[in-house]
Amino acid sequence: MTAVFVAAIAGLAPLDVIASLANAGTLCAFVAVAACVLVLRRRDPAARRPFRTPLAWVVAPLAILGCCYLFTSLQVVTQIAFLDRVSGWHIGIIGGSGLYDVAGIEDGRWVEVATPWGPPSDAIFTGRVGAARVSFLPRHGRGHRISPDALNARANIDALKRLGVTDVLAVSSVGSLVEERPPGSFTIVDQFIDRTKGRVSSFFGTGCVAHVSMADPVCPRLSALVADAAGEGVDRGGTYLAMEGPQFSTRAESLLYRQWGCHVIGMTAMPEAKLAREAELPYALVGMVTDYDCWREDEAAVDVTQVLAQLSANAAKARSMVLALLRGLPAERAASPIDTCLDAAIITAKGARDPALVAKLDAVAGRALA
Ligand SMILES: CSC[C@H]1O[C@H](OP(=O)(O)O)[C@H](O)[C@@H]1O
Ligand SMILES: Nc1ncnc2[nH]cnc12
Repeated sequence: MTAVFVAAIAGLAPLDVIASLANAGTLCAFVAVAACVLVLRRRDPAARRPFRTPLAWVVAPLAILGCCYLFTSLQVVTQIAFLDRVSGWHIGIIGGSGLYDVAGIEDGRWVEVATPWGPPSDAIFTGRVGAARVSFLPRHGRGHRISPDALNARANIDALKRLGVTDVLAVSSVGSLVEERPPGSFTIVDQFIDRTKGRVSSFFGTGCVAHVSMADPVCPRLSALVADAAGEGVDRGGTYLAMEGPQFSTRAESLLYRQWGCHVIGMTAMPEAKLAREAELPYALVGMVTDYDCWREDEAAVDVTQVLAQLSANAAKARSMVLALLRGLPAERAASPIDTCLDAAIITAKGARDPALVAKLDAVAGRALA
């Protein structure tokens, strides 16, 4: 039984993951052995001892301390994977303008995660709510340091995946393009039109080409769960126009997006949603409406003061929504088709792949490239 279990892990998991988990396991085994030496000295002082252990009361505690120290020097990602009691859910939350922290996370701590794509926007606050693990990343960094056009979305998604996140809930401030979605309302986005320019929008490229489907760009399961958690004032479904920014739109653009049938507008969900799909992460987006952009005749156009005035009310509602979502998750996470979407997307033959790019893809596509 053990052999079958170990063979299955060895055959399916990436080598570096196995190596680091083996390190963690070995250190724990050493701690157990050292503790047992002391327990046996107490319980059975007369036992026959074919191996000599000089100065056991010094050596064993030192061994325990040394192994604990070595454990803390393993990558945080490894420690979390090893110690986790899992329900299967690990929700990554990307907090947009106004949402720089979330409430109610137990055993939380900020961890720095390095990625092959550069640094993410900030450290990630990781902890748990009940049986679910949760990791929170402020999209623009704490203090809102990073402009939407300069976000390193690849690093942000990679870092969440590297930490073991299974599903991503993104929260964004948006302008409304329709009368019926006033400031204060939330839209559970289900479609996008991408008008961003020149942003790096794929983990893949020459040396390892992949074409994931974006026909249905959000995860219906997570979107439904978050819509239920949000309560009143929620519109289920809506098209998000992703603009380049950082300037707001012209009136002509705003009117054009209305004609295109868009419901809300923002500057950050693309390429984030595309990258989440490439990393096989089910993604849902809640747009918190702060303003009516600039399409309404005889009304002042959106500005940051107006957005900020609405933000704190929206953020309080978003915090309750996130907590309700985490507390209401089904006990076990059933597999999603998005978990394995790269199986039908990678086109470059094994022998033709660029090893350097494949190495960079270890976290986001390690499963599919193994
Ligand atoms: C502060 S208004 C413009 C700013 O707010 C939105 O950010 P996020 O999507 O991260 O909430 C919008 O996309 C712009 O970046
Ligand atoms: N009107 C707007 N346009 C783009 N991004 C926004 N974020 C909040 N309001 C916005």
